[in-house]
Amino acid sequence: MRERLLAAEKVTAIRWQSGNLYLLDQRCLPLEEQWLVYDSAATVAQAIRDMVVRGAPAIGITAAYGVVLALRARLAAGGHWRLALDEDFQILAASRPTAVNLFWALDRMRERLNALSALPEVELLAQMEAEAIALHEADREANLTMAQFGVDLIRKHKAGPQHLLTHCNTGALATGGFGTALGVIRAAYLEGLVERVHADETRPWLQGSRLTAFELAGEGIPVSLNADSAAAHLMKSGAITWVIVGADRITANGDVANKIGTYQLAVLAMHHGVRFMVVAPSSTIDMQLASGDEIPIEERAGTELLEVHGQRFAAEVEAFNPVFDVTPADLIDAIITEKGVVERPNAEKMAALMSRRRLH
Ligand SMILES: CSC[C@H]1O[C@H](OP(=O)(O)O)[C@H](O)[C@@H]1O
Repeated sequence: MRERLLAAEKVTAIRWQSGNLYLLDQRCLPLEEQWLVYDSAATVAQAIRDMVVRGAPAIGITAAYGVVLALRARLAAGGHWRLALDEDFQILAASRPTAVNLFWALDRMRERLNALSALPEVELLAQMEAEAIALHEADREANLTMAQFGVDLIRKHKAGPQHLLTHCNTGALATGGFGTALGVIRAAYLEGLVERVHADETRPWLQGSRLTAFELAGEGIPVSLNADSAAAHLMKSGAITWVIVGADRITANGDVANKIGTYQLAVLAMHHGVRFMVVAPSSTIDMQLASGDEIPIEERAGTELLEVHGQRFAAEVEAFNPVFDVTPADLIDAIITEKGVVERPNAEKMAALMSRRRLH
């Protein structure tokens, strides 16, 4: 499985080359593939806020590289660089509020910085660059591990080709490579378990129609795009065996914050006897929050609803644009992480999962 996934890899969102950070501008996909280069925490934070790069794990990885860029600039400027670097951490942390991977990555980089603080500056910078690269690689490895767990779970319930539904984009464009939910779907296809993938367009930002369809079509995986509002009709038909989604933050009781529209998919899946799988690395699990009620939900500009490519098409009205919602644990059949699978998640099972050492 691992080798076949590696061989199938075609898309990446983040490149660190010769000390420079390159991001594929996902605002332009699928019509244009444009790479942008970044050299500071402020521009990296703006790229996250503007969704040049998006997707919980990808945001964390990008922020980690943003810390390296900031450290290099602060060391070059000399003086009390640690105080100035604290400002850079804050700028990166303020870029988007919901995906806990951002804060997990910044905490990991800060812990590493503190542990290495006695090193000469050149060595310190080299070690911090290595840490960001290791974080990136660990995310790819986690996705390869989760892909196997997901395939095993799908096959446990039904062998043979089947119809899967997914929401938003959880692929290589949202992670360090291969994807979380889309990584499971890619692997399921390679294992002959996919008749067709049904991708919600995922309004208003259209991660499904612009990114998921782009990734899957690019690999010859059968995919149909559907309006978000067609998901109920699809599940009612009895065709769908699994809804498979990613996550931006999972709390200690197993509640899941994910792209807006995920909660209604979970309710529909429960009603129609469709299984519901969440796939996310353990860097998405926030054990500091007892339940999903505490997760900060990002609201973005109303223009994302009222305009297309800057062209207004709606009437002059207010817009309500929360871009995440929370699915309660009791609507979830399984949460898949690189540490293992939690079926019918609850607080006790999540605590047991998080007590296991990380596989990578
Ligand atoms: C692999 S998790 C991706 C996760 O992030 C997406 O949100 P956004 O595109 O706004 O960053 C969505 O919630 C996905 O499930």
